[in-house]
Amino acid sequence: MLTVENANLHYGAAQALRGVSLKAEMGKITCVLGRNGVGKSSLLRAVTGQHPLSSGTVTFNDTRLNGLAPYARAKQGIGYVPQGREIFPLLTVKENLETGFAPLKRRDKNIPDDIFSLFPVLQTMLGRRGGDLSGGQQQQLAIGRAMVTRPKILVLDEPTEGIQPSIIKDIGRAIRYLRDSTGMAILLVEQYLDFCRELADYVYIMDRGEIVHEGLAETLDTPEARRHLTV
Ligand SMILES: Nc1ncnc2c1ncn2[C@@H]1O[C@H](COP(=O)(O)OP(=O)(O)OP(=O)(O)O)[C@@H](O)[C@H]1O
Repeated sequence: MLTVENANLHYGAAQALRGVSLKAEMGKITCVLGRNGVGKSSLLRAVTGQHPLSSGTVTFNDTRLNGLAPYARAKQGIGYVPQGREIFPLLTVKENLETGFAPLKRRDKNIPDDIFSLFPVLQTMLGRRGGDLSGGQQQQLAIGRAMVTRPKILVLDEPTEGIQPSIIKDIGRAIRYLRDSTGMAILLVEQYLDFCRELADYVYIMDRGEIVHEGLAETLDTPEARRHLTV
């Protein structure tokens, strides 16, 4: 399980996270909802090691992650699908997937077949450049690339952003499959309430750097959730 405790994060004098605590359990989908600029990406940067915490802790299965570089966290089993996908535009789809080999032992350096069962379009486009794919295809590629690293927890930053509804469905199905088939933990941040409510087991709502509401997805109080998401 991933645990964030009392996390504070600053950009210079500006504070983006204020005493954030949350858990993402194995075999569960945990969703952090919030409007633009409330600190969702900052939270994921703190989890993946892209930005240090000013105070507080990030722990994964009893290993304290504070101070570990992003590649060391990838080796611990943290897979990251960043906002905007960050596909390498001049590398082919196959080469983009192979960048996920970096944290793996030699015997594990292969592309698992289930990536292509989940996202058949990636197989048909293996030789195409990443930059030639549509936004939705790039999102599938970014999830595939993270799956190559054999993560124990998959961390996704707004996977539905700028994606058409049919591909949002495919992505939701893939995330559910990963939870159910591997028992991995999934932590995703989103602005899209309905996607979270359908997909998540547990939901946190963030506002201005703080967790302001939390609960099981099925008991999410929709008017209150919407209030935090629209104010
Ligand atoms: N590199 C940075 N330098 C300074 N301020 C930053 C930086 N990155 C983010 N911020 C500020 O920190 C706050 C939280 O930003 P963050 O990106 O975590 O929010 P978010 O909820 O992920 O929003 P979005 O949906 O727009 O990505 C915002 O006020 C933002 O302007």
